[in-house]
Amino acid sequence: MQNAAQYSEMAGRIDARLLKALANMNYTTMSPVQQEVLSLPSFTKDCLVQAKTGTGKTIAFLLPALQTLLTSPKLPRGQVGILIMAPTRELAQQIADECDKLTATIRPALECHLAVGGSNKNSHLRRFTEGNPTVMVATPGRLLDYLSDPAVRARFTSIRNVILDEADRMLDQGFVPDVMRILQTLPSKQSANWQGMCFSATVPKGIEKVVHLVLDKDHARISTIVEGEEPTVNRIPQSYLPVASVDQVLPTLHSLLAIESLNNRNLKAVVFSSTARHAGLLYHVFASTGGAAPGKLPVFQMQSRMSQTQRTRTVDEFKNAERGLLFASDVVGRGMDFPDVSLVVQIGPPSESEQYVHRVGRTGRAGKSGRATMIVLPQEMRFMTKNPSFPIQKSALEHPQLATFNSDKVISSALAKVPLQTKEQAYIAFLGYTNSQKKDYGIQSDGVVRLANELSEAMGLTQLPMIEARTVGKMGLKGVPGLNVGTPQNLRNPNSNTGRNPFLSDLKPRPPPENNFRRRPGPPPPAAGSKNKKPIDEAAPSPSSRPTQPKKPRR
Ligand SMILES: Nc1ncnc2c1ncn2[C@@H]1O[C@H](COP(=O)(O)OP(=O)(O)OP(=O)(O)O)[C@@H](O)[C@H]1O
Repeated sequence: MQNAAQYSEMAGRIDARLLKALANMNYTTMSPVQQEVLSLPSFTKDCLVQAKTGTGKTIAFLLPALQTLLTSPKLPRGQVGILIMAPTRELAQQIADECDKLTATIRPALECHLAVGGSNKNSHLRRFTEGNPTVMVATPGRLLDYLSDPAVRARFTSIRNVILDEADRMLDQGFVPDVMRILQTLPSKQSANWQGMCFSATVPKGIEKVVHLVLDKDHARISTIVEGEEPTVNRIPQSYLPVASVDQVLPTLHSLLAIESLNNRNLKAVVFSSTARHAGLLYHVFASTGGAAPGKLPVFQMQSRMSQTQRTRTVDEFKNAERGLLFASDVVGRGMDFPDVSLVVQIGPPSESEQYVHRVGRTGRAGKSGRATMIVLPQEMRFMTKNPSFPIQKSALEHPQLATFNSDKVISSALAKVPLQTKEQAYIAFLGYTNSQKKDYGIQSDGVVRLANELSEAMGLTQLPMIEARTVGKMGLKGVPGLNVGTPQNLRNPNSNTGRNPFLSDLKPRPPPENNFRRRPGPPPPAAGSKNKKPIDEAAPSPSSRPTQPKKPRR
């Protein structure tokens, strides 16, 4: 193990303006991943880099890329030299912000542009084509959109760096078709000789089949994770808290947060749900309980069903919050740096093991301490046996400690205030998600429906939410007993005799709840590094789910 190197020792190897900016950011000591990357024989070498969450990978790719840019022949005006791709809008924004800080001392200012969904494309594009964009940070969908314009494509002919943050995600089945199309639009690696860099905290085996899209054959491979060591940060004790049934999940979460907030007045926690709709439900519940008594913490929500304006505002607020509870879906599961999060709670395990590492990694960042707990149903216990390398211990919390907060009552009265539509949407999302996990849970379709119906009851619904027959069909649950299947027609007219369902008798007319299973349009994905079993709405929203009122552009 090398001794931690100081940035001041890099004078001569790194441009003085970048060193000055690092000092202004209070980054004096290199993190291990920064030290390893900066120790490569050349800053221009292609590399695949793995390092634990929250250990400064952003600076580890920005610094060599910017250094190369500043020292190699000047880019023609208006040409993008560095292209960084990331899976979510918020992460792209965060990277762009870090880039701005790192280049703050450079004159004339080095422009970093952002191309992400949910923003005003036209005004961004105008500023892009009229400006001098040197760095571009983008999510793949919006970048492809940009690149369909020949004037934009012309700005990428001198590209020097292509960087994939969260590389395993960017190269999995969900994103790789877009990434491939983007790369086909850019000058080829051979002709332009651009440098490829791939960074992530998780590098699953399958990635080797696809990294060649971005990296040359003799790329450097760096890992700061010792072989045999778990991929999560050692400083984060991890536990699981078993519950016997669905109705116990929310009361247990309430008690857990109450205990935590009693121990730490400034509790700052992220609570992950596996669907956007469930995160929304939790937000409503805990907003009405005052953020889990006795702490009375402010509550936030962050999920892909919110407008971009709300998402952006929440990220800013939670980044700056001293204390609070963020109920989130996996839209902030990777990469997001919320300072001083001391606790991560997961409501059930994620669909992919790698995602567990990333969720846990929202705490214990930049050398700070943190803890992670997962509330698990009996069906979800398999996650622990499937992932023996994760150091997850059974929680020391026992029923008597959990029972002191009157949580059953608190939760049921909070649930009574949650809008019916929120509960219905949470039910349908839960049904779809559980159905996608049934193999891992070791249950059949009837077991899926049973679990979902337990949720319906636990939420205090007197009738099962109605699901469109089409949605049931898409889920492959046609004919499974216990569902309240309706058609758009009888949803509009509850007294219609056509296809009447016994559950329908006194339902008020209501438009069918939006389902959570919209897939992204486009061709079927080619083979890639990992199975992409994620709930579809988290990663890259389909154009139809983009807000109609785009947020005011920030850059
Ligand atoms: N050299 C440094 N000294 C002090 N703090 C640093 C240094 N480098 C980065 N940081 C801080 O560490 C935190 C984590 O950095 P970053 O977000 O880049 O981590 P990461 O490794 O990319 O995490 P993830 O895997 O979750 O994406 C940030 O708050 C960042 O400001």
